Amino acid sequence: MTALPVSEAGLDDAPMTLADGLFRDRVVLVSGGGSGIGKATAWMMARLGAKVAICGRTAERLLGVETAFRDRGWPLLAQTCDIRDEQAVESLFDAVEARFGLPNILVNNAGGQFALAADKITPKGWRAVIETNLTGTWLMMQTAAQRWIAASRGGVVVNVTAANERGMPGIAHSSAARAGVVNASRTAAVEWAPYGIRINCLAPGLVDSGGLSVYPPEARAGFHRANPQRSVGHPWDMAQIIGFLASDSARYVTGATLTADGGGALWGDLWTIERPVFFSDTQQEAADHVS
Ligand SMILES: CCCCCCCCCCC/C=C/C(=O)SCCNC(=O)CCNC(=O)[C@H](O)C(C)(C)COP(=O)(O)OP(=O)(O)OC[C@H]1O[C@@H](n2cnc3c(N)ncnc32)[C@H](O)[C@@H]1OP(=O)(O)O
Ligand SMILES: NC(=O)C1=CN([C@@H]2O[C@H](COP(=O)(O)OP(=O)(O)OC[C@H]3O[C@@H](n4cnc5c(N)ncnc54)[C@H](OP(=O)(O)O)[C@@H]3O)[C@@H](O)[C@H]2O)C=CC1
Repeated sequence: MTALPVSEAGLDDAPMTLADGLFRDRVVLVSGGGSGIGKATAWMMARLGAKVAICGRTAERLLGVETAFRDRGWPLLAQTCDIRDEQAVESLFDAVEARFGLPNILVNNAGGQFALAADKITPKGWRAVIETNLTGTWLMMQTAAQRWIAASRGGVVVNVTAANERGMPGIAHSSAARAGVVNASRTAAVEWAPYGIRINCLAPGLVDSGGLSVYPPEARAGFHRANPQRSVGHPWDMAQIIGFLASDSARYVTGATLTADGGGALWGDLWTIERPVFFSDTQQEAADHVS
């Protein structure tokens, strides 16, 4: 596959299949917009004319995007917010409304986890990951929907989950949380359809964002081989799919999950922690282990 750029200058020039001005004057809130997939999405939305708001826990990350947007003359609101904190989520939406008006599109991208064997995850660690990826994502989408319903306005949510239909060794907590998001999205897509609200999920496979640096080197070494395309995706690939799902081209799509994983759901073997000898690639090694 063709390499895509990772630098900010690269995001300015990255090839775009979506139409010029597609999101002109739309208000788009991107959680986790200070890095990786969220940052690429914020960039793409701004290139297509949107007024963008981003949030995350780390001020420095947000500041980096703020500076770049200011240099380009693009409107941006950046506010620190832990999506697990309902008060912080309310103030974030208040701030976006005060600056740009009610968002038209919510890209619920913030999330993450730590990789650890399932038998080693502590109750506190389990809760931290569930609260981030399930509760935090829920608080954001429910807050958006409540405001859209109160204003008699429709809106669009794109939830970023993970391609984990077969489960995902090393991240049982996150895998459970993402399955919860997919099902909550299907449920809410029905309940909120009468209000003109669409909700879909993007389930990425491995994407070459800075986020992958938290995985052990022995696991990272196998990432690019874990799907039939034998490669990892780029944040820009994810941004463009998010753009499609958020656009009117997808107006008949709701409650769906679009998997973008280089075919990893069909073929491939991925470990986010060190692969146990039992699952060794070498048949003899594995057989020796079983006997
Ligand atoms: C076959 C092919 C199919 C392809 C399918 C592909 C599917 C891909 C899925 C895998 C790739 C995923 C990639 C990404 O998601 S990239 C994004 C990565 N970025 C992040 O993960 C960053 C965000 N993560 C976090 O912020 C944290 O992990 C956390 C979610 C836990 C939230 O942090 P918080 O600040 O609330 O939590 P603490 O740091 O205070 O920790 C709380 C307790 O959690 C436990 N913990 C935390 N870190 C670890 C660790 N590294 N190891 C073990 N335990 C950990 C611990 O109990 C903490 O409490 P204590 O500090 O008191 O011990
Ligand atoms: N890269 C990959 O291979 C895959 C990624 N994903 C998912 O895609 C999404 C984007 O990840 P990616 O760009 O790769 O990695 P990043 O680590 O770069 O992005 C995660 C973003 O979420 C923010 N975030 C995390 N926790 C919180 C929180 N509690 N409140 C607010 N913001 C938070 C982080 O900012 P901060 O730390 O400053 O809060 C960061 O900007 C995540 O949900 C990730 O799990 C799914 C499958 C594969």
